[in-house]
Amino acid sequence: MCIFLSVLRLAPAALKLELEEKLFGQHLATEVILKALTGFKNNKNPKKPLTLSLHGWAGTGKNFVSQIVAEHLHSKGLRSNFVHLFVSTLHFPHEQQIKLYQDQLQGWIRGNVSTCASSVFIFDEMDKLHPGVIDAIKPFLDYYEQVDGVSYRKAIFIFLSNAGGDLITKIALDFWRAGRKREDIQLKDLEPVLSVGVFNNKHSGLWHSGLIDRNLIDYFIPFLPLEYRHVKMCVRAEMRARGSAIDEDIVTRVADEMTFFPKSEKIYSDKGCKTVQSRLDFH
Ligand SMILES: Nc1ncnc2c1ncn2[C@@H]1O[C@H](COP(=O)(O)OP(=O)(O)OP(=O)(O)O)[C@@H](O)[C@H]1O
Repeated sequence: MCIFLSVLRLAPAALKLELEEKLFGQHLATEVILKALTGFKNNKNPKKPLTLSLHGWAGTGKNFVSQIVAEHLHSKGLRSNFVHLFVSTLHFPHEQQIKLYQDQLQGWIRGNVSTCASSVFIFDEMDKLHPGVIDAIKPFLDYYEQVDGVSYRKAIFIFLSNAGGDLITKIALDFWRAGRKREDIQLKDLEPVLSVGVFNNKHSGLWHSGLIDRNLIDYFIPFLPLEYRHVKMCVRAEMRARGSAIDEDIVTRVADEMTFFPKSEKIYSDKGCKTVQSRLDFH
């Protein structure tokens, strides 16, 4: 039932349209997510589950995109029984209980994939996850036909992390300082730096987990830091979502209240679009 639904549901053109309309300033993430999901969906016989690792500064759209993707795979999105969100600090808070978390996670994933092969698992705050927890799911992400009678090959795993955000920002800033357009940043400028940077980062959640050196992550997806103009776009989107008329004075006031870095140039919003909604309440 859920496989049938998910195959029917992923309409690449609709996903493309929604990402292009709603996700601001993330040309690379849009491109890679579309490519990854379309390729996976068109493959009748995937050799492993799809694993996406989303990286970037706070408030740049990682959770937002995961939500959109989830809705395109299972109609109820995050509320679907086939979409599961884990938040490190909420679900795996205590370092002493790693063994317990590993057992629970394995049982949970096994149970859910047995019920629905195309289950979606989202792990938020990977950079706050104790190294080792993710080891528990490594066998599920590998190229096995089955693990204990269950095939994981149609499942999708999405990891969200701030790890690598500094490397992405550095490259974006280099482009900006060289007078080059943000849209000219290509995946090849970022992907290698990112996979090595994340691999060597003790706090990435993937550190020494074997997921990277065994090539179990299919796509590293960079989220660029958001600029003033993107923050303004977020304010307008939020106004539209609230059914309000767009008031450019308020848009500017909200954007002006955000703080931008680096200190010298003040180009990127340090919270991305994250606090836009709450700030708008005051206007
Ligand atoms: N690139 C973007 N385009 C449109 N809206 C965005 C974008 N980035 C963030 N937003 C808005 O800001 C809110 C917060 O962003 P989101 O939770 O996706 O950030 P995040 O990258 O997951 O941050 P964190 O790393 O802190 O968890 C979103 O719900 C969305 O409304």
